[in-house]
Amino acid sequence: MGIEVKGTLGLAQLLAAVAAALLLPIVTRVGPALLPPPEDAAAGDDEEEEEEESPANDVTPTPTPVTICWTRITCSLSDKHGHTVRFLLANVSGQAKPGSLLAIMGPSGSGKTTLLNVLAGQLSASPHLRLSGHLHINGRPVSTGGYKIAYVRQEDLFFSQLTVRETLSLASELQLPDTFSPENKQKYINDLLFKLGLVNCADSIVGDAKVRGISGGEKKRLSLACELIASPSVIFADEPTTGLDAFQAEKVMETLKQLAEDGHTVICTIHQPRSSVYAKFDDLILLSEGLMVYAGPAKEEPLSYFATLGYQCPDHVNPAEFLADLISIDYSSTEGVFSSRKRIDELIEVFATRVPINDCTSPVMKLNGADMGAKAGRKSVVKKRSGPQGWWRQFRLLLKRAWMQAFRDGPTNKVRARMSVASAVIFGSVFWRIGRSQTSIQDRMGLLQVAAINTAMAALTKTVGVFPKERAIVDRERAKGSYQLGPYLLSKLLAEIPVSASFPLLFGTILYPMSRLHPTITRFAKFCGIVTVESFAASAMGLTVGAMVPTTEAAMALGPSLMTVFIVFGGYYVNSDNTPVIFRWIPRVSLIRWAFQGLCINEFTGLEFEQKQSYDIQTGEQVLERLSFGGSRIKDTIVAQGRILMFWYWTTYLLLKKNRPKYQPLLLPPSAPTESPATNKLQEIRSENGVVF
Ligand SMILES: Nc1ncnc2c1ncn2[C@@H]1O[C@H](COP(=O)(O)OP(=O)(O)OP(=O)(O)O)[C@@H](O)[C@H]1O
Repeated sequence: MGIEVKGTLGLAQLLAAVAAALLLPIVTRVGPALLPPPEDAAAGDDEEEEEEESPANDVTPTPTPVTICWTRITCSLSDKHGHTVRFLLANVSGQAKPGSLLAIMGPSGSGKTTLLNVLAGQLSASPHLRLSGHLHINGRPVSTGGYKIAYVRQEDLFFSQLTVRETLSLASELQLPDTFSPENKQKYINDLLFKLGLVNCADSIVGDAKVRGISGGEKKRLSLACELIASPSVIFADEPTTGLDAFQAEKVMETLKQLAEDGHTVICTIHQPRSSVYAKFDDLILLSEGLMVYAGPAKEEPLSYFATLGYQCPDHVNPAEFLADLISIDYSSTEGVFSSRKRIDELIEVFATRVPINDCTSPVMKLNGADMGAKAGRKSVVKKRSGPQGWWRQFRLLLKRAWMQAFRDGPTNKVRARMSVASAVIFGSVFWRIGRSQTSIQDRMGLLQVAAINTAMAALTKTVGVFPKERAIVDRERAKGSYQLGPYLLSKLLAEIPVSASFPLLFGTILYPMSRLHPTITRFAKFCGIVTVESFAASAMGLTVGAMVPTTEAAMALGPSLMTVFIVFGGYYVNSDNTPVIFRWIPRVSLIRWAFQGLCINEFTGLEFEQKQSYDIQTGEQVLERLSFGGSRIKDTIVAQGRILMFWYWTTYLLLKKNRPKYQPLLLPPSAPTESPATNKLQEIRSENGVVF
């Protein structure tokens, strides 16, 4: 795979250099090693050596029963002086059992997602957060999750051009151990497609905002399927029905219920489900402003419980709606706020005084995990790295995926092709058939600068528009230990070469003859080669920008601003000899400058101009001298661009490596539990002046 631009200087050498740079770590064993994530590393040698039960011979394995029990989970937010300003969760306790579906309900901002993240060991670390409490798995303490989980997040992220089956196949190749035979993998995928109701859309592409693909509900079930590949014991789903219509929401919840019946421990957050969805819950936790209003069996029990407190659910009312209204603050009027807050405070206090804190280490809790309890507690500290073991195997799989994504993305490629043709025609018309007069010198320089800017901007904006989203997928996959960064970045670079090279080539092929630049085939080929390499360097810079900032919007703002600096020092506006000393380094790292310099050398060398006055410029070499480009070669400019490309790739690599998600550690609670912790906490918080709660 690669491009062939005959006569293009050093392109093959450049690519070889990039490949060598990315491969170097394997050869020298420095850089991206197959290290397990920090929590794995902390797991200790015993657990490290112990393999999670492999589903290699059992195509649809039964999950290891896992009971999660948590007590006194408190998460507080502090200001920059370290003073607690808010409690996101206060003394929350509960348990989730294998074979049951636990729903965490509550109004918006009540702490549902925070609790789910804490239980999954995936609460994003922040210096302003403090997290404490006890979390036990089958009676054994776990500080930061560590058990084998699936986490289905609110946002479904996929490579849009892959079909459902391809997405699952690649996920299985990346996650399942090599001991799994291809036939078993195929059967495993087919079983998952069937189990999650994805058979009918198995060969449809996932799609995105540009190309319609599968429905929202199907995407959610595909997310679940991808998570289920590793055969997790616990499934967390954050608002799995949000954004779905009633039918799709029902189907997703049916799937979760089925998974619970299959022996998984399923925990989901949900806003206000319809009654048929509510009927599927086995257990329920009601949260209001981070405090527990109810925790226990679902269905009729919560209604009976609140009826004893004087809050009767009217006939023919959706129980979920009744409960949601009961624990929500009514902001419609001042009296409404006062009375609803009073009601919720009472409910919190009553629940805290009536219900004892569960003992997570009790023998009963251990028994919930059946015979395998203790074993699962130990074995559940899993080796996340169960994916393909070989670097080359990862590279091959990722190359295939990157190629399918780049090659099949018809709408994006069409837009890029149209933009290349349109800009080439516009610039070709403006600079139509440049002659050899003295004034043509300025035109040539202007055209070459415009060509360099246009090529770089097109590549940069395309990359920054796409990469932040792809990075989110890659972060998730890497968090599961599916692959390393080296094969990912190299596969991306190689897979995108043919598609990305075609646009600058198209641009050059139209512009060059229209403007009648130096009319030889070799010069034309070199022109195309220079802009193509520049396009790769600009894409690499786009990757760095995308890896640096959290969103596409931020990348879109930062990328072009950064490029503007490189344009100013691109060799046309400021002569490098006149650049102030403190800015001298900028032209050296400006890909626009090197592209412009290369294009100028290619164009002006050997060119003669019409001379009317004795002081007129006679040769192209004189022009190059005036631009301070005299004496340098095209080869040097290509090497410089290659170095810039490598620099941006390495920076991207380091940024992605450094920016892997960090999770908040779970600390032990400050003191022994009191009789009614939530009440105490509530009073403590209410009595603190200025504390928002
Ligand atoms: N890292 C954080 N820093 C500051 N505030 C936070 C942080 N994480 C959560 N919060 C705040 O904690 C509260 C609870 O957030 P959470 O996302 O858990 O609520 P939720 O019940 O899931 O809401 P929704 O249903 O709207 O998603 C919110 O007010 C949120 O702004």
